[in-house]
Amino acid sequence: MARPEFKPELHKKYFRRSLDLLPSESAMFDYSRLTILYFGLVGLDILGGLESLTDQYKRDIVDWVYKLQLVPNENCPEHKCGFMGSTTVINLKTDPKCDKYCESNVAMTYMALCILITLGDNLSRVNKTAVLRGVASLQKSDGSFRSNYEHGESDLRFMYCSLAICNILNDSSTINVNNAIKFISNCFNYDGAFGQNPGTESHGGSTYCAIASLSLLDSLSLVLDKKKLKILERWAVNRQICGGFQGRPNKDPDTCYSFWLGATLSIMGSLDRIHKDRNRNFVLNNANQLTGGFSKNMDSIPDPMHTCLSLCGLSLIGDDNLNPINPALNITVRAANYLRHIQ
Ligand SMILES: CC(C)=CCC/C(C)=C/CC/C(C)=C/COP(=O)(O)OP(=O)(O)O
Ligand SMILES: [Zn+2]
Repeated sequence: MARPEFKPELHKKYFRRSLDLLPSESAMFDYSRLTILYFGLVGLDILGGLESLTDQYKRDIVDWVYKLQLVPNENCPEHKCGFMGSTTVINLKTDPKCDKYCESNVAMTYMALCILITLGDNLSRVNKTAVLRGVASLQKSDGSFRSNYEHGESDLRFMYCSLAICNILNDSSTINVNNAIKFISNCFNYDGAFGQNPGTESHGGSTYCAIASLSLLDSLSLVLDKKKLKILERWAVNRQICGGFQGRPNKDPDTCYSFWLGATLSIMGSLDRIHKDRNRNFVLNNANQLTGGFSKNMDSIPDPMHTCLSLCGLSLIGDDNLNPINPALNITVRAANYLRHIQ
């Protein structure tokens, strides 16, 4: 079969469109507008397309992102911290303790920080003390993190976001790192991969969160000895089916797992164990050659998340046209280097 064509300019246009204008069906997802910005800007950065944005356009985005930052006050000092997903969520509900509805969460805060770094902002307007105190207040006694003050749910996704926030802000002193590592270790299953919580099914997404978290803490070898690393590598490599990657056994492949599992293997130094060409073909076959963008599979339409993560996956396996990414932070190497420079 002929190798599908890769059209970087078309994908840049897809992201430019999704940054400026979305179909009306997207209105219901307005509470998480920030995620579209995150995937669009990281995706454009991988494509080398950030230069097409004017300085004023970038400044406007940075100012909008800072508007999503909650300011702590004495009524609710802890949960008024971090970033919300959109300006429109403010008036959705009135919390008796707050003058505004506090819908910040660690995923939005992580993405907000990534957007700011990607656009060259030096994070000087981030209320670091409040953000770090807020993240610490979400850590439970078992070491896990909740997503925000309002919701009880805790799993490895919010562990990863919390640790990435601490890594970006260069301060893990407010959280209990040992307990976090213990929790991650408890999510390791007999089959060689990680579930979202102890005793839950192994999954590519949660496995990425575990490995990226441990990598950010420089603690991979604390949880995974040689034997465990070997079975994890085997589990991850075996998720490649029909060229692409599935999230767990007996499921269909989906382009986003070329990132979740590709990044996991990249962090472990084991990417050479996969069939890169077949993976590249799978991902490229899910590109829309008319509108640009990538979908999760042949039966779906493109979306910003799968487009960004497809490009991340292609970048990891070494596509010459794409800028390299930092697999643990999921921003470009360029942006990660800039971050170390401003820290
Ligand atoms: C930092 C952060 C937010 C990380 C998220 C990591 C994560 C859990 C990724 C997986 C996302 C995904 C495609 C879920 C679908 O589950 P499904 O059960 O519908 O799909 P499946 O059939 O492919 O398993
Ligand atoms: Zn997916």
